[in-house]
Amino acid sequence: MESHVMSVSFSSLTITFMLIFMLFGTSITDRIMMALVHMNSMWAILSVSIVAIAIQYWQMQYRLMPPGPVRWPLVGSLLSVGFQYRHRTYARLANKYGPVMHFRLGSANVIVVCSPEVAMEVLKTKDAEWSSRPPTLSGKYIGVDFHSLDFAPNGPHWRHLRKICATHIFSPARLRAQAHIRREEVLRMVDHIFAASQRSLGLGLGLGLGEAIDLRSVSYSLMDNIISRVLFGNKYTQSDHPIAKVMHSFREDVQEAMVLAGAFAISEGELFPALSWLDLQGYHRRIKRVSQRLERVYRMIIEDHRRDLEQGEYEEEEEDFVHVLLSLQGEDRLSDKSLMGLMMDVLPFGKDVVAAVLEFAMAELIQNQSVLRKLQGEIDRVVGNGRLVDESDICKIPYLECVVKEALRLHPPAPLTDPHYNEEAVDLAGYKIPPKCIMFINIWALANDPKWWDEPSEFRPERFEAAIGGNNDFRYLPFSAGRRKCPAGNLAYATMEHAIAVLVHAFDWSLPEGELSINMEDEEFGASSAKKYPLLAIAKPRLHFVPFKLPPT
Ligand code: HEM
Repeated sequence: MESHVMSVSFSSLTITFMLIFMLFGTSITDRIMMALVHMNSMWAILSVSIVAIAIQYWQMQYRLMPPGPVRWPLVGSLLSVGFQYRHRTYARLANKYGPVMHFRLGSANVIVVCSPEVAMEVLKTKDAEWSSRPPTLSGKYIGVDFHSLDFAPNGPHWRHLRKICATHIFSPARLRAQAHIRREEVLRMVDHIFAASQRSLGLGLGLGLGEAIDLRSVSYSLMDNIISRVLFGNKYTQSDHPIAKVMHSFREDVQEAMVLAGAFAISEGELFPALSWLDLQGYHRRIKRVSQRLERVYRMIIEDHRRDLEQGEYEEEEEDFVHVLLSLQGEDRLSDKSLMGLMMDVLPFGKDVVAAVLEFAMAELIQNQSVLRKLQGEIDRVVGNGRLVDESDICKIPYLECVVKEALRLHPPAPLTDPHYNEEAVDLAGYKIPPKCIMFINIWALANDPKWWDEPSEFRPERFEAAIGGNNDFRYLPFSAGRRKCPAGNLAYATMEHAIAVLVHAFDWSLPEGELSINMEDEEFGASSAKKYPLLAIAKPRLHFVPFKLPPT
């Protein structure tokens, strides 16, 4: 114990000198050294000791917390973590500090978990203690004053929204009722790719290659169309509708909101509350302005749907989420703020997250042609080549599920869970965690650790032919687990599986001439972690299908 205290004092003294050196440069350090050497400045010794004791005290308050990199006064562990690729940085630091780590990010205590056992403790055994959300600026502005499901703290409001989502929004019956929307939009996507490939082949450049298809824009428009139709129907695509006129800028605002919410899961104002009034990066100002613009359009959509309901102006099969939510009665009834919050949950998060996985999955299939061929063979066996694969065929193609699961393992669009939060003190893995800590489970690290996965960096869907990811398997959590688990897993799987099946059934895919490989490592962050560079690929039709005749949107 004594030697521990001595070593803490020694390291505090060293840290103090380093701090003084960093803050004031060599001249003051020299002067202090001179003063110490000549023993004629007791003040220097006294002040250095006071700072050393203060730092020692600062470090001692964390003695029962999990280990982590040095927490410097003011900046805490920020220098070791940074803002980019945090899931990878945390995974690397776990090799040094262990699977449960504590970081001081400004004034916030952040705990990061990289072990399946402790993830289970957080998301299962102590799920109730950890199922709140921190009071962040994104929750206030993007989360419509904490009314959205994603940002709502644990409590009656959040429980109410979860129930509404389970019974009315993401229920199996609702999923079936919207199958025609997904089918039509997937066909529209194939139609678009088919036309593009014919057009470029028709140009007769003599290369036998079609023009490169931008699979990023294909995936994002597919998801944009599906999620918009599911959420508020398709009448806002008609250019004479007043809401159609603001849709373009609305989409840009949604995108900006996601960047603001995602880029700093905890913004600088939250890291250093004392400095928040300065708003050095303009974050507060931007997030406030964008949320006001979004709210204005959400209100227009709600009013328009209210009019539809009053005038009975929609067909039952065109009933969208906003109609459903506005029709709720009795204790299920929602305020306009909650409705706006739910729109915010579904629109940007829903479309970006699924589109990001689609793009990564196609990139892996193009890079791993043997897997692509195997999947095409499985689909041909069930469907043949006279028609396109349909959502109802998917349960007969188990290898497709393995492909999607493997893409989610290598490229989880949410590599860290959303921030969990404990209102009360809680014990975790033998450590004492004080109240109001932010908790992230490192989903990416759990799914990519060689301790639990054979050659984790390989894209090998066959590993999912064995049972992985059951209720007690906390190595694989792309949708997280427990009370805060993603409520839209069924919708996400149905959409991803159908889209991938159709893309590989209808086309052969290869890289554009001269490109040898795809950069999978570089990612960018918004609502989700996505491929940094858009995926360009050549599509060659492989079926004898009749081009589709779809109604114009
Ligand atoms: C591949 C697709 C998706 C993946 C991998 C995914 C993953 C996740 C993850 C990891 C969380 C955080 C859970 C936690 O904090 O512990 C989450 C939460 C959430 N997701 Fe998803 N998600 C996907 C698609 C969707 C879609 C399509 C929607 C909506 C249409 C959606 C809506 C939500 C909502 C509302 C929450 C917050 C739940 C709550 O706080 O109670 N997600 N998702």
